[in-house]
Amino acid sequence: MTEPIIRITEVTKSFPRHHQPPHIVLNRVSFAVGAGEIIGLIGESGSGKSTLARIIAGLTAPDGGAVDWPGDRDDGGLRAQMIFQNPYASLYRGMTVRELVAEPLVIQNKKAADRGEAVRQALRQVVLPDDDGFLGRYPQQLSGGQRQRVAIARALAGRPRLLVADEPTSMLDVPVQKEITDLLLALNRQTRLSILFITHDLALAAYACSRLVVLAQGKVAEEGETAAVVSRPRSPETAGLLENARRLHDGCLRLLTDVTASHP
Ligand SMILES: Nc1ncnc2c1ncn2[C@@H]1O[C@H](COP(=O)(O)OP(=O)(O)OP(=O)(O)O)[C@@H](O)[C@H]1O
Repeated sequence: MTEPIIRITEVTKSFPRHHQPPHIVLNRVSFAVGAGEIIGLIGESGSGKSTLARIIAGLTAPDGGAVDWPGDRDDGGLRAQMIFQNPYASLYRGMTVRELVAEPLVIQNKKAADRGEAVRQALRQVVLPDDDGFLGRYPQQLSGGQRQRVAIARALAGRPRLLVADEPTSMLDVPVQKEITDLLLALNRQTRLSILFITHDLALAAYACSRLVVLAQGKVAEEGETAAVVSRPRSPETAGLLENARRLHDGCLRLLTDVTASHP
């Protein structure tokens, strides 16, 4: 791993329950993300992935442990920006593409004059048109893939150190899933954007990520290079995710074999 840009140490989170002890959703979770790395956070539904994503993005406070950003730089960029599973819900219908992508710039008090070019640049980065016609469109006038690209452009406009992508493709049609995953890969390769790629789909994570962290019942069950995790799972939860992935994707075995070969 390269120099870490974020270090998560012993993070714990519980939620209160009626007439029951609190539900421990994250139990002393630790791992780091290296600069320029695309790392997969995988786990079954309910394993705590989204809660951890929200803690990293500063949307939820942990009960214990620490989230550190070593080498924080004071360049006005944000630490983390998030994209969500559902681009239909995450983009407010009453705002145009221009307004949506400019949101982080408004939060950062960027002058209106500077926002225009930054918005256009972010749209070009996600391979969307940057003309006035497109900038004036509303989310409901876009396809699912275009909406997720707008959500990514909005995240990029905040110049984050880490992009937290929480199941970014699971609501999209299969060809669009690959398009969006490939876009994230291209951004990672071209700009060294660090990405935490969250999914329940081990095959997709293995396709995109060089390293994987497996979360099970709020704990790190396994962490390692993708090839090692995929070819020699060390936890029953990883073996279960592998089995699900094989069922989920026809020909997945081939994809996983390819992945093993491509991440020696
Ligand atoms: N605000 C909350 N209040 C109470 N319980 C919560 C809250 N947020 C999450 N939980 C519970 O925490 C557990 C983990 O949820 P979380 O969304 O983090 O898991 P996940 O791995 O992302 O699952 P999924 O893929 O289904 O979103 C679940 O049992 C969920 O019901």
